[in-house]
Amino acid sequence: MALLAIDQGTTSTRAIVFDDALSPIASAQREFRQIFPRPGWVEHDPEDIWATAVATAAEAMARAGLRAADVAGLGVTNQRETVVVWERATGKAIHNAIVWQDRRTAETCARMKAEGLEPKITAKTGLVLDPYFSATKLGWILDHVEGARARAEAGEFMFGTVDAYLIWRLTGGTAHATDATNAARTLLYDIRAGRFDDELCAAFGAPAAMLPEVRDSSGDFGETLPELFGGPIRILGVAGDQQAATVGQACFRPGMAKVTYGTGAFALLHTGEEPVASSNKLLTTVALQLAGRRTYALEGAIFVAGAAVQWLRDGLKLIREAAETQALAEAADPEQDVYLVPAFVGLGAPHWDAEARAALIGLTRGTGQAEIARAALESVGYQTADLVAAMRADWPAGDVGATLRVDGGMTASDWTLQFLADILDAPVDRPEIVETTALGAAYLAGLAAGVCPDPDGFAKSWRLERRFEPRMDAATRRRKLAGWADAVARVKSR
Ligand SMILES: Nc1ncnc2c1ncn2[C@@H]1O[C@H](COP(=O)(O)OP(=O)(O)O)[C@@H](O)[C@H]1O
Ligand SMILES: O=P(O)(O)OC[C@H](O)CO
Repeated sequence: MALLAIDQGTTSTRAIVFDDALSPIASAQREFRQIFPRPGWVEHDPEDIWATAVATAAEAMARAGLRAADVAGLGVTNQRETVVVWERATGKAIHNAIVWQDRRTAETCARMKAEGLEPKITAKTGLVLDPYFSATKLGWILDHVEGARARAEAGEFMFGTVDAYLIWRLTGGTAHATDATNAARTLLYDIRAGRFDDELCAAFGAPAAMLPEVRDSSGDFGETLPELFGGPIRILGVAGDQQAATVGQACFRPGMAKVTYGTGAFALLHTGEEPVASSNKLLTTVALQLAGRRTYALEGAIFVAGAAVQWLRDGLKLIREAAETQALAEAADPEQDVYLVPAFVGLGAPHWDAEARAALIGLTRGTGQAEIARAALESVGYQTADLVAAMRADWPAGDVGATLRVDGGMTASDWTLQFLADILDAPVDRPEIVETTALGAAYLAGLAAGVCPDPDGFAKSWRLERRFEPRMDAATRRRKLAGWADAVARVKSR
């Protein structure tokens, strides 16, 4: 029996078929349209999300030579926080999806902060009051689509993050459900009580009638319509993409951490059965819910990781391909401390400074392409070091970052991972399977289908491809970190 994962990401949708030993056997990927109606606004057409999900799943199955009956379960994993509102009767969305990157509700968040609402909201949700999360985006749709609020209150419209929207359509409208990891990103969900919270819903104006049911991350989410894949497939796993990657990296025990390096980067540190509150502006979030029991994580998000390399390529035209940064970084002058603070869209954790803008610092007449390329790769290491430092400060008890597991497209860069190990002064582990997000979703489905071992058993199957050991001397590390701290201080808006 095989397992199928749909990974509905921000810029593309992927589907991967795994065999029952969880080795990938076929995949398909489609990019889709990014819609930028105004500066700072980012939307997706829900029909694109839907169409690419179905097309990639069907294509991956065809490549693997599978029929629906050969698939033991489907796992759905998704870009988190992104909001879809659709009509119960037709499944048609009433507005484009508002994407997690969209900043249009910044003023709403600022107003709610000024009203003193943030501490209570953070205490319940583990999140900060930022446009990044779903609740204010939902409010925006209800306030800007004519008549939407009244119809939502009457139960005619439904709300969901991308997982819930896909599940609704895949099941032909029989399941309106999400999992706890996705619910935890809405600002409406009490992470300790494990339910949508009336007070939060009232504060954000979210009608209870439109919310999905919150389920375990591994369990029954209904069956796909038979006509989609030539027969029904059971949906048995659901998790937000960063949590799914944490599963795929088998970070099940307290103190284990992974960072996924794509366009941005997301670090999740497993903290066990108790949520750890952050004093350093990290997020407290649900790592997973299995059999009704939630485990928790501390999370830090960096908005620009691989995107800094894209900027070298598309903005500066300094390289033609991302991989060229390796040779440039190797050729850079070790005597020059050049820093790129890539705050192109502000700074994420632990700064949360939306107004900060990027800077290149420490340029001399001797600075050239090589030093700038190296600064771009190094910025990923420095930003991770800031997150790990915040995690250590938040949770002194957990041996944070003793080793770090990494995945995502940018981990193709050996130079970046060596620098990361150097600057963290800790080993960095790259696994054999770097498609950890899809792997995690497939595993959650396989667990519910009874074809995969329990988490401890699965953890034993995690395979190291390469370990990067720290080699930098302490004095150099200290000097470089101090230079970075100084560079960040110069770009901050306050
Ligand atoms: N060899 C490399 N060196 C440096 N950066 C790389 C390399 N290969 C890919 N990247 C970066 O990784 C990112 C792509 O990773 P991916 O996981 O596909 O991202 P996403 O899922 O966010 O679209 C790009 O931003 C690209 O610039
Ligand atoms: O789609 P990705 O991989 O960029 O991940 C997006 C995150 O889930 C946003 O929180």
